[in-house]
Amino acid sequence: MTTRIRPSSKRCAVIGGSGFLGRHLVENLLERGYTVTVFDIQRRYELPGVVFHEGDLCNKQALLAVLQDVPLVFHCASPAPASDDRGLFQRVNVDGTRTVIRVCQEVGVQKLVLTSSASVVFEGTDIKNGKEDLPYAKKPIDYYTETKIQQEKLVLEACDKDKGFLTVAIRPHGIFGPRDPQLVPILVDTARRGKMKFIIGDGSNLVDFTYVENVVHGHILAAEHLRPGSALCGKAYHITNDEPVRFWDFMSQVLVGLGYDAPRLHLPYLLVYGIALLLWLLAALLRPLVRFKPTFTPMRVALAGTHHYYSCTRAKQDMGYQPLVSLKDAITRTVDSYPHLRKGA
Ligand SMILES: NC(=O)C1=CN([C@@H]2O[C@H](COP(=O)(O)OP(=O)(O)OC[C@H]3O[C@@H](n4cnc5c(N)ncnc54)[C@H](O)[C@@H]3O)[C@@H](O)[C@H]2O)C=CC1
Ligand SMILES: CC(C)CCC[C@@H](C)[C@H]1CC[C@H]2C3=C(CC[C@]12C)[C@@]1(C)CCC(=O)C[C@@H]1CC3
Repeated sequence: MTTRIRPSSKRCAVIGGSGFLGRHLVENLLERGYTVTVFDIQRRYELPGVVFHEGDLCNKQALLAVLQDVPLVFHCASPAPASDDRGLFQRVNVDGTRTVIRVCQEVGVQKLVLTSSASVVFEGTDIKNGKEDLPYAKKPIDYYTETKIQQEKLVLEACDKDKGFLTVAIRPHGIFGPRDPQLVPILVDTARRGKMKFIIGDGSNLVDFTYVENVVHGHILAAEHLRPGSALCGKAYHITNDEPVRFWDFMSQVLVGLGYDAPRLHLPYLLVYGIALLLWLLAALLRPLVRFKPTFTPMRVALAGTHHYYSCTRAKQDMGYQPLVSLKDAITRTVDSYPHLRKGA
């Protein structure tokens, strides 16, 4: 059993705290006795004990005002991967993260915990039990991933024990749970449009889907174990449910739980990937004239048809991480949290 390390001060800021993961993180931090400040471009909720600041993390002055006297900062802001907007990803994930680091250093923040992504090593081909020492993707599957790589490098390289500025990156994968705006809503929308009939590939590919509370737990453990002498400084950590599951079994369980049919017919992976690539190119070419967003993007097809699961052994060893909620319970809780997405609702 690992001893729980109490931070000297329980004040923290969550950049991106209005988002799906951010809000779960804020709620959990409050339960654990932290005082929380949220910085986000939008305010989506009110919570007693939380101070909100609406602002863009690219705005140095706005950040300077908010991060004064804050010893611990969680940075979990990012544009949504589906936006596929190269300029926006560069501005927020790379330039904005540089600003976050500079401000943290200027005002004397002691710890910065970044939400990175396990996808920083994913190139669209199989990853089985991937460890953190896998090289960054040389050909990232999209702009989002490209900028998440640069963001992670910036944060980890900024770690400086001598100056008392400690950084760590958490790499979750396939986060799901109540209020997730991506996975379940996109899945249900695809099913409602009658497009969820096919399994891409043979359906045996194993993937990590990670319950949001486990991801939050990993973030807080990392913050609490990040100390000048600890192994965590300047390192990345996979946080998963530690229960790789067949991609299509997971999708089917969610769909059936919500009253929809599970996909049954198989389509060859390369065929679907080729079509998705063509549609993506067409959408990019026609963008000045018409805007259409294909459901099956090359990125989604790659994620749906390959193995991509990761080892969280390093997190277990260095911070005593263990998932708190099993995949079975997590799916039940998630399905129950979306009554409005049930078939016929
Ligand atoms: N959802 C997933 O499956 C995974 C997510 N991640 C990472 O987790 C983090 C959180 O993701 P989610 O909660 O799913 O996304 P989300 O879209 O729900 O939350 C992101 C938040 O960042 C805020 N934000 C965006 N641009 C901003 C800016 N310029 N200034 C201030 N705030 C800004 C948004 O308003 C939003 O509230 C992101 O860094 C994402 O890359 C990593 C792996 C998997
Ligand atoms: C239409 C169907 C074939 C697929 C529907 C589900 C997908 C929307 C999701 C399945 C895997 C998810 C995933 C992410 C977003 C939502 C999915 C594509 C991420 C790209 C989110 C950001 C990350 O950092 C990595 C995630 C990997 C898994």
